[in-house]
Amino acid sequence: MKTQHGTGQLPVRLTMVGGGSWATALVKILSENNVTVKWWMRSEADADHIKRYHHNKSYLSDVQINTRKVRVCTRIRDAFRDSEYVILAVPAAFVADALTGINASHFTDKCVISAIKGMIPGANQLVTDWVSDQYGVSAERMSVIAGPCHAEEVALEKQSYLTIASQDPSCAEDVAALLRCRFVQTTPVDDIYGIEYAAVMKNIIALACGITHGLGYGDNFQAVLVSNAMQEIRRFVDAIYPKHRDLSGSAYLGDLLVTAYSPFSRNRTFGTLIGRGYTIQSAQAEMNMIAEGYYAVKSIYEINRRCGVDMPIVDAVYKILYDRAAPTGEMNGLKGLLK
Ligand SMILES: NC(=O)C1=CN([C@@H]2O[C@H](COP(=O)(O)OP(=O)(O)OC[C@H]3O[C@@H](n4cnc5c(N)ncnc54)[C@H](O)[C@@H]3O)[C@@H](O)[C@H]2O)C=CC1
Ligand SMILES: O=C(CO)COP(=O)(O)O
Repeated sequence: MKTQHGTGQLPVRLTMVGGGSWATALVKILSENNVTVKWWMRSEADADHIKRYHHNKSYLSDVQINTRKVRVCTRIRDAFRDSEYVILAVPAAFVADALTGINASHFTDKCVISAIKGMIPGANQLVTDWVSDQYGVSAERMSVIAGPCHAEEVALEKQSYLTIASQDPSCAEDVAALLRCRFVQTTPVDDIYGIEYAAVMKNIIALACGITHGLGYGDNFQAVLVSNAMQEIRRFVDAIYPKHRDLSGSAYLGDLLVTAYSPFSRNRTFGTLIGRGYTIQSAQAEMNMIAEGYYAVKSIYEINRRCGVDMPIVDAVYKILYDRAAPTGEMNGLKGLLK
């Protein structure tokens, strides 16, 4: 892959797709480096506000946006024009909607970076597989951003770590260089599919942690739940994409831990509301943010009908969210299966 990054010449030109928390945090990180960003968001009101007041009023509103380097727009084709990189940072359920009007030709010669930790609903595909099918982007131009990193902590410039995965080592290194800054360390790796699936799975586990928390289970139970979840993730990822990998790395275990224990976690918060007795609609209405695990659990459950991996935690979350099973009963059932 050939890019201008790191040559010390022109700034890298990048398109950011998404106006939520993670997109805002990534724009902040990129602004630390020699990158110009065309930032697409669907909300005209949010875009106008950023142009006038230099911050995103709906997400991470304390983050100052450097509008000399960052141009906000609401027309996706404008955002795609002339850029070398595209970062996808909307929840997976909205990617197709966000890319309305974009076709394969708009992706020509661009590197695509998925910052999404979710599955495309219905297609039940990883985002990189879906982008490759829909727009013909080849594997060596595709990467993912992973690792335990909450947007809220990026906003506060708390020391964070990202893992950049691509099948092409030079692509992973280029993207890692784009995102490395004062408060973010980045590591390039090659296990793109294992990392993508693990990131999807950890959101489902965070839902389970939240549900048990909402039901009144304590830290002792949660520690056992998370340890068993790690084994469940290992079984699934090894079945679907066998490869030698160390799941104790921060892109796997680290991401599971941050989402299972952090008060910033969207998925844990959503699960907690469900455990406390909220309906799905009322839990969604309570949060201004999207819990990817809600969509992902359906995809993973359906994929696993083919794979047949033993995944009692995924099954329990699926039954609670999609079969209207009572959280108390499902977690009681799970209690006997954990070790
Ligand atoms: N927030 C975080 O700390 C991190 C998030 N991620 C991932 O980044 C992705 C984006 O998540 P967040 O920025 O947290 O989302 P968010 O919940 O902060 O923002 C929601 C985003 O979805 C868009 N949206 C909502 N409803 C929509 C609709 N009906 N149609 C089209 N767009 C709609 C909003 O405009 C906004 O861009 C997810 O896959 C998440 O897993 C990954 C790492 C960290
Ligand atoms: O993936 C994330 C942080 O690494 C964000 O997801 P949660 O907000 O659900 O934890």
